[in-house]
Formats: sequence, structure tokens, C-alpha cells
Amino acid sequence: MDVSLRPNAPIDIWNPDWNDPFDPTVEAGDEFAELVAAVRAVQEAFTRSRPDPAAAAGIAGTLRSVAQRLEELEVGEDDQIAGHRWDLAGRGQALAPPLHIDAVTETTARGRVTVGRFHAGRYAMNGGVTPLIFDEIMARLANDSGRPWARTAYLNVNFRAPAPLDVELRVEAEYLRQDGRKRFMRGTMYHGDVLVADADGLWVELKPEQTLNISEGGDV
Ligand SMILES: CCCCCCCC(=O)SCCNC(=O)CCNC(=O)[C@H](O)C(C)(C)COP(=O)(O)OP(=O)(O)OC[C@H]1O[C@@H](n2cnc3c(N)ncnc32)[C@H](O)[C@@H]1OP(=O)(O)O
Repeated sequence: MDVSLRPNAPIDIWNPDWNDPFDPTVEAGDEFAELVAAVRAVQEAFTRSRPDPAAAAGIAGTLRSVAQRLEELEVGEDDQIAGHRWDLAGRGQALAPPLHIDAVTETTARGRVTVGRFHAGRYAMNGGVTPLIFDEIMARLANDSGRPWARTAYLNVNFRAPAPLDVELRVEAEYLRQDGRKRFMRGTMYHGDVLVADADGLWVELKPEQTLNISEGGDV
């Protein structure tokens, strides 16, 4: 883990320890985890608020200066921490809902997620957020167990019941079968015993000439 936090050190995109059970407590001294939690708190508090014009102007100024400070610390995508911290909910990527992946085997993955109003449509999870959660856990499973990188080719989501806010939802993924470069996956999301959504997805293994970093000019 320390490797992710050392300034200017290359970040292992795949942390061999990520398979360990997730520890939901932010460790003391894990300043990056605290920063992600703070960004998420801003998103949620902003969504829940109704500031008057003076308050809005003041807060906007404060946030602009925060953005400016972070812009001074900009690095390339391979070196950023957000999205690369496999031990944090949503990999420390603040757009992704805070999905905690608790266990992954060669053929299954299991996690849990609680979303607030920031990720809401109207009184329930936004219909665009559900696929984000499925993509996260199904991609994690598709690319687990030393399998070469694969990208999502399709992700078909069925919304079976409104997914409530502020309660823990159970998310599961299953590796159904492989056919050459194609990996077929299934995902389910439950609130208690109620199936709120399920998904079928196809991940296609990248060919040697295809690269994850498309800006490097790989054949995509
Ligand atoms: C854990 C976190 C992991 C993070 C990894 C990062 C993952 C991502 O960034 S995913 C982001 C969203 N996804 C993308 O951006 C993918 C964009 N699409 C692509 O790059 C390509 O279309 C890709 C790689 C999926 C497939 O392209 P390509 O390698 O040329 O496939 P191609 O050779 O035509 O097809 C292979 C097989 O898949 C099938 N296939 C491909 N796409 C589809 C599709 N959408 N629907 C059904 N079948 C498909 C083909 O029919 C073919 O089947 P068969 O072998 O039986 O003839």
C-alpha cells in the first residue's frame, strides 16, 4: 500500500493485496483515504443543500481554491492515486459509488454499497449509477485470477425494483463462462431479499496489439 502513497513513485495498477477482505475503517495516517472521504462528503452535502446566493458564492470561491491547489499537484493518469487504490471503496475514485468489494474468487465477487442523494435519481438510485456499480464489480471479477486485461463490450442492466438510498445493498458478480477472448458475466444487486437489479455483461480480452492506455497509440 505504501507504494501508492510515496510521492512520485509509480503506482501498481494491480495491488496484489486487493483480494483481502476490505477494512472499512480509514486507517489513521491514511491521508489520501481521508481526502477521498472529504471529496465524497462535499458531493453529498452539496446535493442535500439549498444555499442562499451569498452562501453559494462563498462556497464556490472556497471550492475554486481547493481545485486550484489540486491542479498544482496534477500528474499523469498512471501516476494519480484516484482509481488506483484497490483497497478503498470505489478504488478511491470519487465519481464511482463507494462499493466495498469484500471477497473475490476465480468465479464470484461479492460486495456492498450504500448511496446517498448524490447518486440519486428521485428518492432512489439513479439509473445511470447502477451500471457504474455493476461495471466496477464485474470488471474486477473479469480481470481477476491473472487473466489478461479485458474491456467491457456490453453491459445490459435490468432495473427490477427501486434501489433505496442510505441503506446497504448487496452486489454480486458471477463469471458464467469463457469463449475464446469473450468472458460472460452476470451481476445482481439486492436490498435484503429483494432483487433490485441484475445485469449481463461481456468482457473481451484485449489483443496483444491493443493496449489499456489508448493514448499511447495502441490499436483500439
Ligand atoms: C477492474 C477494473 C478494470 C479496468 C479495465 C479497464 C476497462 C475499461 O476501460 S472498460 C470501458 C468501457 N469499454 C470500452 O471502452 C470498450 C470499447 N470497445 C472496445 O475496445 C472493443 O470493441 C473491444 C475490445 C471490447 C472488442 O473489440 P475487438 O477486440 O476488436 O473485438 P472483436 O475481435 O471484433 O470481437 C471479439 C469477439 O467479441 C464479440 N463482441 C465484441 N463486441 C461485442 C458486443 N458489443 N456485443 C456482442 N459481442 C461482441 C465479437 O462478436 C467477437 O466474437 P467472436 O469471437 O465469437 O466472433
